Amino acid sequence: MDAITSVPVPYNEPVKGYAPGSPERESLQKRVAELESEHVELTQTIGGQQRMAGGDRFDVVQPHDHAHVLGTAAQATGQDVADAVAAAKAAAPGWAATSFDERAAVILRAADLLAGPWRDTINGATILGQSKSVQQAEIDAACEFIDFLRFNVHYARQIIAEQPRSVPGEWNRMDYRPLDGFVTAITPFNFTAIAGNLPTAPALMGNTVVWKPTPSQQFAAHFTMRLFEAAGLPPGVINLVTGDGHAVSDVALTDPGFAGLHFTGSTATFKKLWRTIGENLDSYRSYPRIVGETGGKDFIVVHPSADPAPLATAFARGAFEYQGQKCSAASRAYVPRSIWEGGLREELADLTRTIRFGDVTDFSHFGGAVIDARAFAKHKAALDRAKATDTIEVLAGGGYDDSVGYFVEPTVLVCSDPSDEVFTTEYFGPIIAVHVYDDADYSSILDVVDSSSPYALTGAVFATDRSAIDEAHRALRGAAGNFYVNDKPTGSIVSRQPFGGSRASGTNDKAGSLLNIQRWTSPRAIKETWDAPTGHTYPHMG
Ligand SMILES: NC(=O)c1ccc[n+]([C@@H]2O[C@H](COP(=O)([O-])OP(=O)(O)OC[C@H]3O[C@@H](n4cnc5c(N)ncnc54)[C@H](O)[C@@H]3O)[C@@H](O)[C@H]2O)c1
Ligand SMILES: N[C@@H](CCC=O)C(=O)O
Repeated sequence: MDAITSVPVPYNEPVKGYAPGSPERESLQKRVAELESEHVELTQTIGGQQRMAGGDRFDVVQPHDHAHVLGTAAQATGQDVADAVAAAKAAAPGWAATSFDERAAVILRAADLLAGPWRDTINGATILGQSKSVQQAEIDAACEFIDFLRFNVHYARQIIAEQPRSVPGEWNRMDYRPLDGFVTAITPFNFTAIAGNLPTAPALMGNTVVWKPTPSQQFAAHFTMRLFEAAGLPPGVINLVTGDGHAVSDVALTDPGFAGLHFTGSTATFKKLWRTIGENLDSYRSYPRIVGETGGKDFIVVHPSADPAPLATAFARGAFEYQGQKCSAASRAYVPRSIWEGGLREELADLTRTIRFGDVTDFSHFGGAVIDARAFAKHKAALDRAKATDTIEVLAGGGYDDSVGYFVEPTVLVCSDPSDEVFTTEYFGPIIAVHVYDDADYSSILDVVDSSSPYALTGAVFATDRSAIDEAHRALRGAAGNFYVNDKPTGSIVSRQPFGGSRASGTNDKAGSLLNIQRWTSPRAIKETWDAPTGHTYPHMG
């Protein structure tokens, strides 16, 4: 049982600028060069012991320079995963018995180490391994990751402080236990912060974890595990296994002690994992908690009353930051003819053509490459299709080149058919599709926005007319779990815009909020009676 103590008041980590001549820029560039020069054995960490997985080895490369190998990992075998599950089970009693304050101290120390001596390493590994610009790495691998750690402790303390009423003769308490078994965390390539948050949120609540990062994020995940160890995480609390995850599905998700899945990734993968869990329901000791955040096809709707000045920037940043590889990226836009033909078309085309993707170790680039050959091939096919489709104009971009890195140009498509796949399919790259509508058709275009995509993750409306904004709130209430007014639909900040969507975008358990943390506890209500009755009759019996 936990004493109710205070925890440090959380705050959002300030974003560093890395401007030319700044000390943070010099320090990070030095660390990036060091990381580039190493070849790292990307081990698993099981029961506190590092070891290479037993399956086929694979290289982890720089997406913007795919001949440059950063490290080598291997596919986890069934035995690797079984050992990780065993280590999680072995560590579970001790970790569950550890006081909340002691668990929180590890998480808070990780946050401060990341804010300080580990910032350049985690940022640098993210820049190199995931092809993030320094700005995108800083807001993710440093700031959002630190925020997740600090605010999760704050939210967990709020949950534990929520105690039932007691009345004379009885004392009522709530014991916030961990789940009855281990949690499996399976994480995506695009955010180092998410990869760090999905295993630590359940661990904070006393659970032990089997963590499976995606192969293409293994470089930063490797150093993230070292950060957790430096913060004092005991062996076996988080067990990292490497590879494509199939052994995790076969072994961890079918184990009777499996108690929860903390997932972020594509909708297709999440559905596959959910089916596996459903097929094994009879073998589990408890009903597993399933928390998953998945795909998006995020929109910007512009009303004729919108101020045109911020639009091109919102479109470009929303669509092309991190090469569009954000689940929140603006990938479809609906613009009234008066604004489109009033200057936005040319402004957006000109701005897009100035955006340079390249080697992100050169900090002058806006962005880098898409994550791997599979992503490159998907975008090549989408762009080739667009160029061959009569209802689509390639207004800017449309090029691609994988000779050095997996580079896809920032691209603006204009399409007259709002039901085309460019408005419904998640490509997950630097492509935004624009549909121009007649000014009088705002109400009907809102219906198109709501109904034409299976996703409901993020969306934005730009307008100055309050009635138009109000109409968008009502018509699009189910179309986005994170809704923005007069701003781009990306860039949620922990504690300010808790993040998550519904429909095909996930279970909407709002990562980085109290709502997510409470998924990782199984409360036990305790009533202690001071003077129990000694007779069994009641007044009605006479
Ligand atoms: N909603 C959100 O908060 C959010 C955040 C980030 C990314 N995403 C989504 O994630 C996707 C991009 O990430 P990605 O390409 O890494 O997704 P992905 O689905 O390809 O992979 C996600 C994770 O699942 C693992 N995996 C894949 N198949 C598996 C299997 N059969 N068994 C076990 N594990 C398996 C992968 O190795 C990876 O670790 C996009 O759809 C994006 O929208 C959503
Ligand atoms: N929370 C991030 C997106 C995370 C998914 O890729 C944002 O709001 O831009």
